[in-house]
Amino acid sequence: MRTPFIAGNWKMYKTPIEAAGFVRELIDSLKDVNGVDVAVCPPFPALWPVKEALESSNIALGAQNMHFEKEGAFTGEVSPAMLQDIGVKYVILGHSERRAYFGETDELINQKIKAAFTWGLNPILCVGETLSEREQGITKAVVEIQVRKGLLGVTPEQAEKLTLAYEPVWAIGTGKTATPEDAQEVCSFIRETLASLFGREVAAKIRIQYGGSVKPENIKELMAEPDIDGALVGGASLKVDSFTAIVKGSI
Ligand SMILES: O=C(CO)COP(=O)(O)O
Repeated sequence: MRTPFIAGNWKMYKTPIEAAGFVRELIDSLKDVNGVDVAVCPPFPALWPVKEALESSNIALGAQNMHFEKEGAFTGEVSPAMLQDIGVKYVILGHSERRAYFGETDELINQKIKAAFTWGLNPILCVGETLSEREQGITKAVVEIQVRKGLLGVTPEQAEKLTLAYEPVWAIGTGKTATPEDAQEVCSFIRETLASLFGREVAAKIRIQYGGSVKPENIKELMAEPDIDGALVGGASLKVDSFTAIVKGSI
């Protein structure tokens, strides 16, 4: 079956020096934990020192965004080739903060997804509805469009390397978690959508994370749901104790 997958999205927190010190503590705290894939996704300047600190640990390195071109005159951007060169394994794409604050569209996110596969990076595609979309009863329609447009042109072989993260926007950083039943309903719907795109066998292999105020107190009930395979953790991934408790609670 699917191995649980817990990823920490640090957002714009931790300097490179803080980040390296943090992961050294995290490695120690997680050293006896098996049966779960763990990744940390620091900001770009911290990727290299974190990669060095992670060496010979089983914690993987992820990035939070990237451009889709290999290189070029794109001031301020970071390319998939650069991430690959550092040894990044996962890249978060389409996070709701990128969509809301930086104008990322499904079309742009789709270009990034395809570039990630080209460069051997495993994308974590984030989808999720806003509060007003949930209140209008259009959650599934919104999420279906994000999944279908985000994955346009992706092959079933590539899709096996994909992770989906269902992150209801209203649950991010608010302390309000979706109920396990509500999260399961959308995650199961996402898997149906993936099955219609890539076939049932491939869809059954793709991990779907829940994200939005995940904490040590709610990880177990979320993981008990059949279509929730892990978590994309924001705030609670910034402290060794809470992130460790979430990782341990996921297995
Ligand atoms: O956006 C998130 C992870 O990508 C979730 O953030 P919080 O866990 O802080 O709600």
